[in-house]
Amino acid sequence: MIRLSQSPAWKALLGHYPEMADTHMRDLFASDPRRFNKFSLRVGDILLDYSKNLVNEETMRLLADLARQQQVEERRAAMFAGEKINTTERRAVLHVALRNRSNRPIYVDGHDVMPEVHRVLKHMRAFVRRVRAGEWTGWTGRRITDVVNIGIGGSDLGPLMATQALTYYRLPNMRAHFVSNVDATHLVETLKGLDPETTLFIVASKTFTTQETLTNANSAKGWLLDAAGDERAVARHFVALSTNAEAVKSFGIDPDNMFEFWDWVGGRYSLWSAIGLPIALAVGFDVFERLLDGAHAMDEHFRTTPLERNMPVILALIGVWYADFFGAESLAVLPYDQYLARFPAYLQQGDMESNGKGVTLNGQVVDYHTGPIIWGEPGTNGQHAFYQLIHQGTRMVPCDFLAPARSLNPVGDHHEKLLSNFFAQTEALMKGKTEEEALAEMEAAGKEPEEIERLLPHRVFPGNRPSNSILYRELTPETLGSLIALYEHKIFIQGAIWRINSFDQWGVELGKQLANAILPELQGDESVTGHDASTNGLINAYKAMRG
Ligand SMILES: O=P(O)(O)OC[C@H]1O[C@](O)(CO)[C@@H](O)[C@@H]1O
Repeated sequence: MIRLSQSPAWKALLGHYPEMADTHMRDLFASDPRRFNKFSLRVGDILLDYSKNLVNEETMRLLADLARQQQVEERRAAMFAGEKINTTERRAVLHVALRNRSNRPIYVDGHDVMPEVHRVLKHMRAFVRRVRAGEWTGWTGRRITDVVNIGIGGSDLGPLMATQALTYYRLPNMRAHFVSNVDATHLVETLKGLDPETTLFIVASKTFTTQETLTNANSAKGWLLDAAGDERAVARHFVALSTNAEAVKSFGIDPDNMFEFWDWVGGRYSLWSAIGLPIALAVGFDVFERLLDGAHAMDEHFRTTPLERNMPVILALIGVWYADFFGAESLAVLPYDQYLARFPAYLQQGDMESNGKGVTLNGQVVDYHTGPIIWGEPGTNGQHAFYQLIHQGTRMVPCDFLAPARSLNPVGDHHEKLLSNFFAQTEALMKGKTEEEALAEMEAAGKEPEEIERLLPHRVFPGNRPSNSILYRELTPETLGSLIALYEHKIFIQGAIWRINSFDQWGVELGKQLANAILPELQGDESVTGHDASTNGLINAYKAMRG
């Protein structure tokens, strides 16, 4: 197979790049009054404006050619058809089945998975109802007031982000907590103030072998048993979300209290599965289903819409354009929505664990860049922290700005102020401020020539800095579901273009392996000599310092 970097569509983009690298977006807007109409699209309540990018119609056509050349339509069809597109692990990739709200069957190995999906959803619904109604009680008969999800990575970030994003929809009398880090501080500080009699632990782990999660779960069990003094209490206070029934059983959790999912659900794509149980406990099952509905709506858009009008595909193509042709290293995700404060952190795993790969599906080392570094904070906080670099630094930092048209908390003019910043930032990044404009401004303000000379270069903004704006009507559960699915599919399309496997994560293994080897070496006071000089030195210094 011809290398991507040698392929006709790639070369065509390379040929087109100098023209766009030499273009200022100001001129693109000046020369085309219809630019916004041409480069924006709407799916349900979500509007994507991608006009503030270094693209013209030719760019988008060439990028769509690249997508077709890379057979993204066939890859998309293969995913929905349950083919084992996660080739290294020989697994199907079917998070779309978890939120398939149609009657369409979805097959893996000739077997329709939808009845199992519905069975687990029913199990979850019944459990949520019992807990919320106070029918499921702790060992002393008191109702559950606090749920502690113990999980890490995909078994933490998705449910945590979504539970936080849906705070407005939370039902009373139930607090949700999330413990992930193996640093005992996380567990200890979370348990302070909680009552073992009214606390339910959800042990969330796809594999049920993850060191951090099992360590935290065992310590939580110890905390419970210190209070209850009776092993039988565990059954009332621990449930598991996993694919590994055997390991759940050997931990001491009753298989009846295990909510199952399947190997075709990737950890970072799992919040729609049983892993969503803490979300459902916090907001109720109806709201959880609305989240699934929203994701399904985006799935249908993604599955059925031609590439040129397909929102996840467009986001993906623009990302490839910057990563591979402009050399952009990162993508800043900037939600002007406090409810989405953890969205960038969630996408760090979603994107970087998926597309942080350096070999193709065939095992060939790539000679182009793959997934970007994802980072970000909610606006307007970011503005007062790192936007300086985005506006005037030496790097190109493509940005995704997200904001709701309507606030769920309409207080005074907060929302207008928030959104004026949202609009202003993308405008400022695109237009910048020329030397002439800065000069005219300073002269109009009556500045002395000395001051003008001293400050003028500092007051110039190059502009031409790209951004996408994603404006949605209001943060409903459906919209949240659609937004998450939008990014999931974007990541998938980018992986398809780069010919990498977006659904494995071998890169996390080496660190785990070495930590397992080092753990026993931390016992005792003898010097360690088996590593490189730095690692030996650090371990021995640690032994000396800990006393
Ligand atoms: O749900 P598990 O099996 O505990 O895994 C947790 C996380 O660990 C990883 O395997 C590696 O970090 C992630 O892919 C996953 O989300």
